[in-house]
Amino acid sequence: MTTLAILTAAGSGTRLGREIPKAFVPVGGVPMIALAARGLADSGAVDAVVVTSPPGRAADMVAALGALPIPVEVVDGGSTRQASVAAGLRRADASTDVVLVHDAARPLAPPALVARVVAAVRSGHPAVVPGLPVTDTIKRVAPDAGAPAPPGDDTTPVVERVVDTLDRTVLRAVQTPQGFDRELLQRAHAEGAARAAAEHLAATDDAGLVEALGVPVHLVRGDSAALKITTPYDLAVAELLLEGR
Ligand SMILES: Nc1ccn([C@@H]2O[C@H](COP(=O)(O)OP(=O)(O)OP(=O)(O)O)[C@@H](O)[C@H]2O)c(=O)n1
Ligand SMILES: C[C@](O)(CO)[C@H](O)COP(=O)(O)O
Repeated sequence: MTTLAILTAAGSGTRLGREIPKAFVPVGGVPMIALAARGLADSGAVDAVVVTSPPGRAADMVAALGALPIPVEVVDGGSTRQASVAAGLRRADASTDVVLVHDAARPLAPPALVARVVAAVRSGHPAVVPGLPVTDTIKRVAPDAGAPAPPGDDTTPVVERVVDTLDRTVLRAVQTPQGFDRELLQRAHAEGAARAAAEHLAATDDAGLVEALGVPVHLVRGDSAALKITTPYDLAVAELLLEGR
């Protein structure tokens, strides 16, 4: 039985603000997608990768990926991250028992983290996420608050009413790769797709779809190097991390 990794790379990277899709943006001179795929391959725990690409950009994605020691397939992604994962999941067959879902936006996720998640699934946990303790105080704002100003926009006078302070000792910042029993993830996506269509609300991570089934999700120690490159600041941090390797 094999481990298939779905590498989500079909996003546009709006918050990063580049002219090209985020997966093609270089970090330390290497396309983000290539770094992410290498981290999966170097773990020794992944047998094949399916990359979700911006529609129509498969050739560019193959070129950006470069040569890898494990089989890689590129498929068109969807309009949401959830839809993209579903597209990748359709490539998983009965020979796959474990599926990882990993963001190309987390290109520096260490191979040891990938192996840790796979090992936890193979030890009997059907759904596993990596997470880190929260170091900021987290507050909930009033639901009627407007969307926060975009990063770098200091002109919009955004004042949101705080409702309460969450106990951060029981909070975790969850990352990827997330690991799952294949059949469980397929069931979670099948049921989640109907809900997303009805509520126009896609899940922000795959573990959320599994939680909606009432199936326990387990957390393993994450890694700060698995930061998600969302904004230009994150990209600058990632460049520095890569220099320090
Ligand atoms: N329709 C989508 C949207 C996102 N992703 C992928 O999901 C990961 C996490 O999404 P995010 O960091 O939000 O990427 P973008 O959606 O590209 O960023 P933005 O929201 O700023 O546009 C990324 O690797 C992205 O390529 C995807 O495969 N398909
Ligand atoms: C899946 C994820 O990386 C877990 O933290 C995160 O939810 C992705 O969020 P994004 O807004 O799609 O980048």
